[in-house]
Amino acid sequence: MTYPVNTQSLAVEGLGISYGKRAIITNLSTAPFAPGSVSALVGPNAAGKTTLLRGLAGLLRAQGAVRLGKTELLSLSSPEYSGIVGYMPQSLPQRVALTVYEAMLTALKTSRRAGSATDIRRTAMATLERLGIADLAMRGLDELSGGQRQLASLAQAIARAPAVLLLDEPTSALDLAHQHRVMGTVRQIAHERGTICIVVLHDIALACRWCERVVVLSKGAIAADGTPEAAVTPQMLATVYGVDARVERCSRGFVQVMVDATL
Ligand SMILES: Nc1ncnc2c1ncn2[C@@H]1O[C@H](COP(=O)(O)OP(=O)(O)OP(=O)(O)O)[C@@H](O)[C@H]1O
Repeated sequence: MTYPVNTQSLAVEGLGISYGKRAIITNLSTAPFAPGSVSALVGPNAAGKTTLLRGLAGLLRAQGAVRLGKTELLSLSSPEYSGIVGYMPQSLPQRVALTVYEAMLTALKTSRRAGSATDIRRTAMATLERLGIADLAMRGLDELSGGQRQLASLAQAIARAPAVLLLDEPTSALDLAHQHRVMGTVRQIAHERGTICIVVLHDIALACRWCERVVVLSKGAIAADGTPEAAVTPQMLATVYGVDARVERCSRGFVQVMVDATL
């Protein structure tokens, strides 16, 4: 199965999201997210990361504009929206009576790029292989460990090949090797398909290792946004996270954070 390559940027302008009368995100605008890029969305607990991601995924009512190229996403119907924007939630359903392979077929059949039955089967297995979980194909989703379920859910999101892929803490249940394998795979997919990937992460070192852009959200507003070097600074870590930390580069040039104390 070949994938059309996305060449359009994602623009977010004047975004507002509330739960009832409680505004969580107010008038939020960002620099455009480029096709083929991986951006980390980081920030303290309750900063509004999941709310922002769900708003961008069309799952919460939002004011403002979210545009992919010239397409205004917020005015699309939900099947149209989910064909363009893929979303992997932070918490996954516990009781699903499907095997991993059946869940992959279901995800692919409802995707815009479904293709023939042979294509769907091939894509399902190729995606599971890519994430190193082909051996789980015939296992029930409700029999998997937390980390295995997270990988199976990620496989479904990736297989649908959306133009925009929004991942809410996709590595939170994974061991060290799987965290890096997943982030490496997300980056490869972004480069191959032109996918715009936005990934909520709590691990700032992981964000700086794999993402070209780090967007820091604090109290529903953007506190920093740029390359890892530009966004992750001792000053940002003090004001946003309340920690006294050093930011240094390792011998390979990646940003490392060492926390000396909480403030
Ligand atoms: N369904 C909801 N109804 C009302 N308030 C909500 C709802 N979901 C989240 N909130 C509130 O919105 C704020 C932002 O929550 P959100 O889940 O977006 O934060 P987050 O940055 O993803 O946090 P975490 O890192 O802890 O997952 C919090 O104050 C939370 O209590």
